[in-house]
Amino acid sequence: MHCQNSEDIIMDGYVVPQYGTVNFIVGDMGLDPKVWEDPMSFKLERFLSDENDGKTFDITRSKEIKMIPFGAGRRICPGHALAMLHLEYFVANPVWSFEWKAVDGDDFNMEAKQGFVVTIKKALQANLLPRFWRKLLLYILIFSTF
Ligand code: HEM
Repeated sequence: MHCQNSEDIIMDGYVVPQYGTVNFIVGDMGLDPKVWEDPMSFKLERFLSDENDGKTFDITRSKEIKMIPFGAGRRICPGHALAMLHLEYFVANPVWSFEWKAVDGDDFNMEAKQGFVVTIKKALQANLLPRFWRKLLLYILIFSTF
């Protein structure tokens, strides 16, 4: 993402001239320990907003600029609502439909491989068990006992 300023400014000791472009990496902001506690831990609850008893999350960050996968302000991604639906139906649902277990002996490693896009260095080997079949097996087991 990038932003442009309407006048000369000094940012963190650097002069940014008027209409200069500042590029910043949102991914790095997500790993900043000054912003996020224990940034490398998988803690989904960190994204919950304080509003509504901490039961919602604010993806557009209208109050503070902290988690901004779609940018913020007037140049925010206009497709963010559509993107969220896609993510729910084509990423979250398929992931959630399976129980994931690392293959025995596979050490889970989050080390990153740099490239045009950042990928995982060592592919995760996982066994997937459809949650639906687990439930079905459970029902068969329960009803077969009667
Ligand atoms: C997971 C999916 C997506 C992500 C993470 C994403 C993220 C972003 C980000 C970070 C920006 C830059 C915002 C800024 O400069 O402040 C952007 C801009 C934009 N996005 Fe997306 N986007 C996604 C999906 C989509 C979709 C589905 C559409 C259209 C259907 C879309 C259309 C656009 C357009 C037109 C802009 C330029 C807006 C402008 O410069 O005024 N994006 N997006």
